[in-house]
Amino acid sequence: SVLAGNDLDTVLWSRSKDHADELNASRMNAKYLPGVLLPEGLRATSSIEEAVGGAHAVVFVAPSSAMREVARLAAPYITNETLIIHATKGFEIENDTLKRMSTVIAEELNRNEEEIVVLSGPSHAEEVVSKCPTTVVTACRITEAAERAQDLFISPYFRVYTNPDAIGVEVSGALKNIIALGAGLSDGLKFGDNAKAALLTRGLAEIARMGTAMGANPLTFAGLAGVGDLVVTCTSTHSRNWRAGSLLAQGKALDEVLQTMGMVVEGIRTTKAAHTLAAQYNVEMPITEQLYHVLFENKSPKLAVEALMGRGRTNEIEEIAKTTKENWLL
Ligand SMILES: NC(=O)c1ccc[n+]([C@@H]2O[C@H](COP(=O)([O-])OP(=O)(O)OC[C@H]3O[C@@H](n4cnc5c(N)ncnc54)[C@H](O)[C@@H]3O)[C@@H](O)[C@H]2O)c1
Ligand SMILES: O=P(O)(O)OC[C@H](O)CO
Repeated sequence: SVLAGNDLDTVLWSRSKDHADELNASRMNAKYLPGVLLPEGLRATSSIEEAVGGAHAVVFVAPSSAMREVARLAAPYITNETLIIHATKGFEIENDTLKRMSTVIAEELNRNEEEIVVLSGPSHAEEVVSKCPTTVVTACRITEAAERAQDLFISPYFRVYTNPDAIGVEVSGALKNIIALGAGLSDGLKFGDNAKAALLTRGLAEIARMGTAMGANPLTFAGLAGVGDLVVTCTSTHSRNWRAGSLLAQGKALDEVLQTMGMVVEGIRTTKAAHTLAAQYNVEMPITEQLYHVLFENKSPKLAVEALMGRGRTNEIEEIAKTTKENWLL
């Protein structure tokens, strides 16, 4: 929508021919964005060759679980000159390996991971298609690539910043979904505003700890892809992660919640991924750990909160200082 609105010839790929035909005939995406008329310049196709062949830029935004499959399908039609952007917020979980989306795409396209641009930030699709003012980041180690992506997307209602820290932007986009699940759970259980503010703040602390351990610049977590996306996902009723958390609070089982949602809830797989990453990198992620117990080991949310509140005493400033001293990218 944003690209077509910028008068760029834009093709949307769907694996379903019926869905692509319906989009072209009605100019609406009835299941995912009901009631919204899409820009005239936007075409849909179920042919991946037609969608990406000869394209100046390709934006991958399949759910993380489908990214490798989709990138593999597209690979034969993409050249080394094509600008590759992705906006997916999750990790690949394959047996014991956990990979960021840039790694997965780079492997499938046989490209250098550092050339891939990550587009992220507080950007609920429902508001973007309605042209509500939205701000995002295009992140890439190669400044020229981040700026090429910025040029394509920037518009009067869609402001794009650049950031060289693709790892930080990618990791914060994925991990904030865990905290949003927790915020939905907390709201559903009527734990109150203090609890939610604490979840956001301490959630950001553990996202930053994990991110810097993976090579991110800690300053990224104060930006749009960090605190910006964390705030919107923990507070907006558009958020599928927040909604899934609030349904869990009603006592629904995980499978039932996923069925009710009918859309991707990245935070669930990401909780599993982050639980493993925390052990691999030896990083403390207490909220993620408790959420893991709630989601996958039937721990009651009340006991999980008791465990979080009863942790050993901590000096807040010393702990933040530890995060900022290590692993700077710039
Ligand atoms: N919706 C948002 O507001 C938003 C904003 C920013 C980023 N994201 C991220 O974008 C990614 C996708 O989210 P979404 O909102 O589009 O999810 P969604 O559930 O609304 O839609 C997912 C789409 O992917 C398709 N799909 C699923 N498996 C597929 C496969 N194997 N091959 C091809 N297509 C497949 C589905 O048919 C569906 O059309 C997620 O990582 C999400 O975090 C979403
Ligand atoms: O609906 P969610 O929870 O997947 O969040 C969507 C976007 O990441 C918000 O920026």
